[in-house]
Amino acid sequence: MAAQIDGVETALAEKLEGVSLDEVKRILYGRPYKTLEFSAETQKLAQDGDFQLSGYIVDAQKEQTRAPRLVRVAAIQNKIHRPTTDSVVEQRDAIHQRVGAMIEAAAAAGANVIGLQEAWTMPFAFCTRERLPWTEFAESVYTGPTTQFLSKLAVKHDIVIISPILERDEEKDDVIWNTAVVISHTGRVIGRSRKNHIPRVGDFNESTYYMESTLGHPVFETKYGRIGINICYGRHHPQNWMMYALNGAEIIFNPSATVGTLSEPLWGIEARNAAIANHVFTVGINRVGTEVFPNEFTSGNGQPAHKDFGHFYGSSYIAAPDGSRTPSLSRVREGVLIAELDLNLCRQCKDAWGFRMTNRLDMYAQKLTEVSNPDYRPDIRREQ
Ligand SMILES: NC(=O)NCCC(=O)O
Repeated sequence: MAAQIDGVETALAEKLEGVSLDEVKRILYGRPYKTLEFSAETQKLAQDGDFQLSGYIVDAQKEQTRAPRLVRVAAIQNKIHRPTTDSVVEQRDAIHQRVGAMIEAAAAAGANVIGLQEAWTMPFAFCTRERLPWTEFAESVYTGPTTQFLSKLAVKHDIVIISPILERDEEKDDVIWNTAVVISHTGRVIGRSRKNHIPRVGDFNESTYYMESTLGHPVFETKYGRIGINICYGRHHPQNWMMYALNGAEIIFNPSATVGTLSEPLWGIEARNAAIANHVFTVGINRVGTEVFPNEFTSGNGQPAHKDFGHFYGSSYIAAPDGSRTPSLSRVREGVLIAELDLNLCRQCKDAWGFRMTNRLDMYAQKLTEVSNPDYRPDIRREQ
């Protein structure tokens, strides 16, 4: 396996400097952002914890009639912290402890809303297609240990937390879902959003465990802004992003678990394009590290059976509606990325580009109704 590089930004900075580096960064990432300064104590939390901490200011133009609407959003990417052969409780508790420390650092850095990665409390065991012990990581949105753990942190720091977990709906047939729980600054659960599109690609054998959401595209009104959550594979579906935006989201999180060989060239494009097309901020969060499982599994591609999923490349980033974006977190290290966003930028971009005004939804609604009929035939004209 090729050695893992830390990231595109580090590689560029090793080879370029001065104006060339600034120009390459501008061309790749849009306007430069100022960096957020953190106190010595906050930096020490990251140093002592051995995780990356970086921050940026994504400002907007000053308006005469509206004050800036500043919100600090944090994306946290983590590894698993115990071997997958340890007990479920030991594995989950170790991740809780680790991510708890990262949440403390994010809060010390002034974060208002913190987003975690997809199924953050567990290894991404769906590749195995085994049920036990992995299904034991599933827990209740309202009373499960993870919500209880995070509710305390939410109250302590006056923060909103987006907690994507494997959900066990104990009130309805014990069914399992891939769910993001939205925990208010009050510590109460505002609601849940479930994964709308389930992958059937590579080792992502998730359809074995749960079905597509039936909850639509809920948007959550929080103290710090309106939030939607488009879970992982849903990012390949532009209409999924669009529906959260049409329901009023200003920030759309994309908690993910994805590996380099499959999706890395797509990663920097999709959430960023969604921010542009929908006049919203997007937050792509991917897990990091390599996860090894006790039993071999196959990928249905003729290759030998194997025990690891490949490298989860992290690279979490935040994109703005004007097409600019932050640098990524590392491809190999855990990290906390913070961006201070001025939500006024959403409307400023709507006014400037007018994608909402010109989206012709009525035309597409009619056409999509026709196309979704199995008897529909594509409208291709040919020379007679
Ligand atoms: N977790 C998940 O949906 N992964 C699918 C692979 C991808 O979308 O990159």
